[in-house]
Amino acid sequence: MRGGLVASARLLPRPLVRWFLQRRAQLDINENMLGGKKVKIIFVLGGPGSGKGTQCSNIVEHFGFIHLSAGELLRAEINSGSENGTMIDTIIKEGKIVPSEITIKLLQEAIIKGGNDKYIIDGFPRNEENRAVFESVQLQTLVTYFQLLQINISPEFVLFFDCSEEEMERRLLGRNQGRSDDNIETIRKRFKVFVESSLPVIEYYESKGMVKKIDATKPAPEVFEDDGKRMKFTNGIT
Ligand SMILES: Nc1ncnc2c1ncn2[C@@H]1O[C@H](COP(=O)(O)OP(=O)(O)OP(=O)(O)O)[C@@H](O)[C@H]1O
Ligand SMILES: O=c1ccn([C@@H]2O[C@H](COP(=O)(O)O)[C@@H](O)[C@H]2O)c(=O)[nH]1
Ligand SMILES: [Mg+2]
Repeated sequence: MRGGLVASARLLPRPLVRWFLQRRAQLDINENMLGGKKVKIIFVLGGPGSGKGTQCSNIVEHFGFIHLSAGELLRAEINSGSENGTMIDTIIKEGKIVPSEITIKLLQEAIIKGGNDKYIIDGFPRNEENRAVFESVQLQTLVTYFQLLQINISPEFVLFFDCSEEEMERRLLGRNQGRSDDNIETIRKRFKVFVESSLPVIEYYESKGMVKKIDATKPAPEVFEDDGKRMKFTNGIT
C-alpha cells in the first residue's frame, strides 16, 4: 500500500505534497494515537501458568479491552503455515523466546486490525530486547489517504501476576489444552527463561513505578476480585 502511496504522491501538486508532509509531522507529535484516539496499552506479565490468560478474559468482559496474547499470536502463526512457523514451533517447544521482530510485527498488525483504543497485551515483553524494540519501533497506520500516523507505543502500566513455581507447575500440568509446551521438561525451561529474561523487564518497569503486583496464587475468582478493584482505581481506564 505504501509503494502505491509514494507513486501516487508523485502525481500530486507540490503544495499539496508539502501540506501532507507538514500534516504528517504534526501527527508524529501525538504519540500513541491511532485514528485520532490515544491508544492505551496495559502489559500483563507473570510466570507461565500464573493465570494471565484467565484474568485477561475477565478484564475484556468487564472493561472492554482487546486482549492480545503474544503466545496465542505466535501459535496462530504456526497454524497458518507461515514460513516462520517451523522456527517458532521449535522455539516454543524449547521454552525460548521468539525473535523480537516476529512477535512485534504480529502485535502491531493485531493492534491496527483491532481498531480499538484499549489493548491488554499478555505475555509480552518477554525480555529486555522485546521491550526496547517494541517501545522504539513506530507503528504506521494509514488513517485516511493523507494521514499516515506514526505511533510510538508505550504501556500505561504493567500488571504483574505473582505466583509460586510450585502452583504454576501444578496448573500447567493440569491445563489440558494440548499445548506442546505443557510438559515438565519445557515447563522447567520456561521457568528458567522467566527468571533470567522476563523478571528483569518487570524490574525495569518497577523502577519507573509502573508495576501493579497481583497476588495470583489465590483461586481465580479471588484474583479477579482484587485485580478488578485495582483496575478500577488505575489510570481511569475502565
Ligand atoms: N487462580 C487460579 N487458580 C487455579 N487455577 C488457575 C488460576 N488461574 C488460572 N488457572 C488455571 O491454570 C491454568 C493456566 O492458566 P492460564 O492459561 O490463564 O495461565 P497463563 O499465565 O496464561 O499461562 P501461559 O503463560 O502458559 O500462557 C489454566 O488451566 C487455568 O484454568
Ligand atoms: O512475546 C512472546 C510470547 C511468547 N513467546 C513464546 O511462546 C510461548 C508461550 O507463550 P505464552 O505467553 O505462555 O502463551 C513462550 O514460552 C515463548 O516460547 C515468545 O517467544 N515471545
Ligand atoms: Mg497464557
